Amino acid sequence: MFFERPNAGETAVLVHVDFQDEREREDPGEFLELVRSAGAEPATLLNGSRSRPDPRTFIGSGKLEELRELLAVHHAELVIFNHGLSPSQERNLERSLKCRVLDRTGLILDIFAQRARTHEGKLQVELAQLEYMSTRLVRGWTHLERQKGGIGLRGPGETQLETDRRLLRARIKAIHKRLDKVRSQRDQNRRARARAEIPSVSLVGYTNAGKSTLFNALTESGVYAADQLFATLDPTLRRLEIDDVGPVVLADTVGFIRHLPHKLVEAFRATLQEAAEATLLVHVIDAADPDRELNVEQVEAVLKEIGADAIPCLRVMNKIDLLDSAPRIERDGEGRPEAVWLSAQSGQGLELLGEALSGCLAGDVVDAELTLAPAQGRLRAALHELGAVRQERFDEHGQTRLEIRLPRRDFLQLMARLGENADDYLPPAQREPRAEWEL
Ligand SMILES: Nc1nc2c(ncn2[C@@H]2O[C@H](COP(=O)(O)OP(=O)(O)OP(=O)(O)O)[C@@H](O)[C@H]2O)c(=O)[nH]1
Ligand SMILES: [Mg+2]
Repeated sequence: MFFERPNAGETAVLVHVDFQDEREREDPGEFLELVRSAGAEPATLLNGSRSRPDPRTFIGSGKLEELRELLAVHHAELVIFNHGLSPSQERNLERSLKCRVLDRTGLILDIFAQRARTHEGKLQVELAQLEYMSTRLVRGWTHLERQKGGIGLRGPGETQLETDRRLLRARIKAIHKRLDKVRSQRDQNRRARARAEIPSVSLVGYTNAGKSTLFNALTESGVYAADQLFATLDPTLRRLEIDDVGPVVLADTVGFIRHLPHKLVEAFRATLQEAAEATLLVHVIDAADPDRELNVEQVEAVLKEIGADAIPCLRVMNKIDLLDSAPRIERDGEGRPEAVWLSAQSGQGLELLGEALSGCLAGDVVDAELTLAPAQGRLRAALHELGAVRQERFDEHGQTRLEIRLPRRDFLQLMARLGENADDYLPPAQREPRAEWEL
């Protein structure tokens, strides 16, 4: 609503400063991608280099003059910085240049706003935008004042600034309330899925790695039957059937990016909650990106931040069509799939991913036929109680044959409780030593 976006095709002059400090450094190539994603038309890039930002205008006075000239030459009305600006730097720049100035946070917020598809995502972005704006809402030429409707907005005896502040606070409060409602609904859905013991798989990864392409390929390909069950819940959640595993819920998530402003990480924590509570993470990596290792580190840092670093993770090395490498699965010493090389776009290796997923998930679930003697009524009853029995037959020797499926952890707990040895009941394939996280 209040927030100003670059209009589609709006001509912008870009400013990028190289800092000596490694931690401050941003990538100009990625900056261009971000600007294009926002829909602005980059006219030219002004490069600078400083040891630290100028406290008043971020860049020095010489660069500021250069910037002024570039704006005139290119008839641009927008300046975008590849860095975070303080509200006062942004204001000083706007006053001095007489044009709009957007910083890196504002730019990323804008892209998020364009991308948000779900009701919750949209609310989150709007909240982050409003909070970002409220730090910039000071007397002077603010974004909000330039957009004010005027008539009808001004209360008696209030300055425009007070009116703006009041509107902003009311809006923020309203969004919080709506978000609480959406979230409790989603928590309920997640709990229902957990009760139904449906494993959940979250696609995570650096922005542009190909998560959504993979998501679509998986949910549309003939191998996996997309189900509409959760379609109303959130368009980025789908049910898939995976061989030997059964139904799983697949989630697409928001892409990660370097120097994601902390406020934004905060805003998206709830969306990423889906990833934080997944049974398995699929980390999608653009294998053809020269910065691939850096991006992987970034994603792992965010996963740690949201408390998802202990969840088992399968890597997808995507875009092998650009590398001319063959699809394959990489496994660890115990034969557990670690990485799958594929192309989400061409479909090469997609079936290997299906295999790897069932390798990762099937281990999590005990899927077996047990043969029980009549004396083992307690075990039989307990399995029924857990809802683990899929089929039951009696053979001619008076034995019961039970087809069961349940999480391995539950099975092991049950067997321990009854003083039974789980391996006595399981087929050899399901007996192999389990990784620590499963026990
Ligand atoms: N060559 C090639 N391009 C791919 C492949 N997979 C995805 N892409 C392209 O990579 C770009 C990004 O793909 P997306 O699926 O939108 O990536 P994403 O990870 O969902 O990105 P965000 O939602 O921004 O985080 C698109 O232009 C895709 O067409 C692939 O296997 N090969
Ligand atoms: Mg995506």
